[in-house]
Amino acid sequence: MSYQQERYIAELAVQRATLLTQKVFFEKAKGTVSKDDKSPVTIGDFGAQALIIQAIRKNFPNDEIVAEEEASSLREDKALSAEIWRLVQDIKLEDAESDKILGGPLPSEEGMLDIIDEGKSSGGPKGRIWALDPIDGTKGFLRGGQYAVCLGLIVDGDVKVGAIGTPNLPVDDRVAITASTGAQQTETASNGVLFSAIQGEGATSRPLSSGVLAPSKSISMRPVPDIAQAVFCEGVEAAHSAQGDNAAVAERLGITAPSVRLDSQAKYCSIARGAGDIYLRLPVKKGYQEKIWDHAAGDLIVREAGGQVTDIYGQRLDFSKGRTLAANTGVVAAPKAAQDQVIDAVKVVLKL
Ligand SMILES: Nc1ncnc2c1ncn2[C@@H]1O[C@H](COP(=O)(O)OS(=O)(=O)O)[C@@H](OP(=O)(O)O)[C@H]1O
Ligand SMILES: [Mg+2]
Repeated sequence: MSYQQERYIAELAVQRATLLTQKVFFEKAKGTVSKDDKSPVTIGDFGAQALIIQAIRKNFPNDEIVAEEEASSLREDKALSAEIWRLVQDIKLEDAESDKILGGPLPSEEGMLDIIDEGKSSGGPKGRIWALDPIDGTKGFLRGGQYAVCLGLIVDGDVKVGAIGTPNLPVDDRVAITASTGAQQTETASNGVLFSAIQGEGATSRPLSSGVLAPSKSISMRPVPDIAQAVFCEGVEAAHSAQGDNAAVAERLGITAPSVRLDSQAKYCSIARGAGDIYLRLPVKKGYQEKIWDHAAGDLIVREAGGQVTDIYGQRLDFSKGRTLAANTGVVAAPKAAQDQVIDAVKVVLKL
């Protein structure tokens, strides 16, 4: 079956959610609170999750959703809940027809909290499951850097559709990006890209807009005839991936250029469009399990752009196990032809 309709809704829903996240991005106060695991969450995360789940519920009412946030803290913090409700009500696509397709305005503040809580599926090997990260790279979002709004559709454990909005990536594929790219941005039209892919049908990008979807073009990874010339990306936060091990792998491959550090799945998107070649995310904390919403959409977009995405042993990421991947998975992504070479270096460095 073709997933054209799912991709269309995913792209439109992500596009609308980025209108909200960018509004928060340019505000000084982002309504930041700390979650139980000490990671930050903002009014942008909650608002974007509400808008995207509403769109999925309207169009695919029987599907399950695995999403990062839940509303329990908002039910206790009435002021925060009211602030998100105020924010969400103002967000709509300029094209009224497109906005209607996504379900139009949310019903009420209480209804918004219930919608946020519809992302509690436990995931698993069977059925249609949407994996949603309303703001991936929340720390980058707060720092004024890169972040991504990410949505993937997993069917029977396989990622079929992926859509990622990166409001702070340059529209032009050739513009060099750095971790601070977002910080230097003003609200201009030169930034904001929407990436998407359907399994077996390739990957595309288009500028983010505030109305209907802009025309798309197909994207692909660049060939790497000499791996020593490759550019590798990694996370900004040292607590999220082992930057020392990443550097040791690059050194073994003969790469001398410094890494490009970016928050979020913007890393997957960057290499998929050829603005970088390799993404290394070697595990830092023993036992840490990556969340499926942090990888589903990016995994498909890179593979459809001609890349390979695996764990540190060279095995494809397994999205059929629930809300997380296996422990100590890490991520290694590279052009297909170079992947074995990168994995060999990873195995030597990590003594696997
Ligand atoms: N210890 C550890 N190991 C691996 N991954 C972790 C860890 N802690 C958190 N996270 C998740 O990392 C998500 C952000 O990843 P990034 O690639 O943006 O990291 S980085 O900030 O650029 O380094 C981030 O996603 P968001 O919460 O959506 O921002 C976390 O889910
Ligand atoms: Mg998040």
